[in-house]
Amino acid sequence: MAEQALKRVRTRHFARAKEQGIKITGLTSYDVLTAQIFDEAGIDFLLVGDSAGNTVLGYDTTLPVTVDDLIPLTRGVVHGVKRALVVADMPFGSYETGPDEALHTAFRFMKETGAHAVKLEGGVRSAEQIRRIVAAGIPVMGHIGFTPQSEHGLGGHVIQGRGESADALLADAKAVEEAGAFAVVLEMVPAEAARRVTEALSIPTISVGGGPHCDGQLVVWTDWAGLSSGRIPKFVKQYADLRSVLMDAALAYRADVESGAYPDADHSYEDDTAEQALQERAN
Ligand SMILES: Nc1nc(=O)c2c([nH]1)NC[C@@H]1CN(c3ccc(C(=O)N[C@@H](CCC(=O)O)C(=O)O)cc3)CN21
Ligand SMILES: CC(C)C(=O)C(=O)O
Ligand SMILES: [Mg+2]
Repeated sequence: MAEQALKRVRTRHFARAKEQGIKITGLTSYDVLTAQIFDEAGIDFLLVGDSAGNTVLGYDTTLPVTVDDLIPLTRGVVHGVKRALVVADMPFGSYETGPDEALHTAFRFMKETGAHAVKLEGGVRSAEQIRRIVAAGIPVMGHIGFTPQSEHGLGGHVIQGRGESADALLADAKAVEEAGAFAVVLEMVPAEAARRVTEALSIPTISVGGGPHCDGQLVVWTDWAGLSSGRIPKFVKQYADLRSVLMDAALAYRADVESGAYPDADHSYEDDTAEQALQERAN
């Protein structure tokens, strides 16, 4: 939405952006330092994704991630933002049994982290959960198409909404909108199916591998910054090469320590009482 002057991004600004044809930008974040940078850059929302399972905790999937894992990470992100809207991702096993469980989990994120909204996976199957959370005054972001928490049920990282299943995707999108969500993520769906959903909904669609016709875009920041190891999804465009930046720094540091070049006098303390007096006055 790019209005850096906005004091704080609110869910109403998502609706306004769609009406005005202004794109919405999002990145994941899992800590205060990246949250500060992305917020200062004017990114509209930060998702504390259960992708932390992959990017922070080293798991192969998001399935083992718990609410207790994500709460301290979400708190860190909330502390880093002044403007961006922070969305807490509800992990696998924290909302599926029904609206009561879903609301309980949403309350935990809102009370214990200061997040501004929650996200959960599923369209028709999660509509009652979304409805209950929204009724309690908590904004919900939906997530349909490829839903990583159902990776085993879906048979891998499979593109959703191809061919005849485009109708099911649209039904999921309508269910999420009707339940009161303020936006919906479309993950790994063909661009034309995403266009159809985007035109059919009044709430903004957020692409994660959903092509160019959505109302906004989201990406896992460690993939986007070239920090992730191993394969990254085809839909990710890499904007930096942090892995090689940090590798070069670690190699140079190691060489300096091993050779004795670091630490040197400039990075050491002297037993100097005059300098100490100056420092105490400064403190
Ligand atoms: N680091 C990271 N990036 C993500 O985008 C991400 C996560 N973690 N964790 C949660 C989910 C899982 N997602 C994924 C994971 C892998 C593919 C992937 O490998 N896609 C392949 C095609 C499918 C395949 O052959 O497995 C691709 O080339 O796009 C896609 C989405 C998206 N999310
Ligand atoms: C990939 C996005 C949509 C997500 O759910 C996450 O980062 O956990
Ligand atoms: Mg997620």
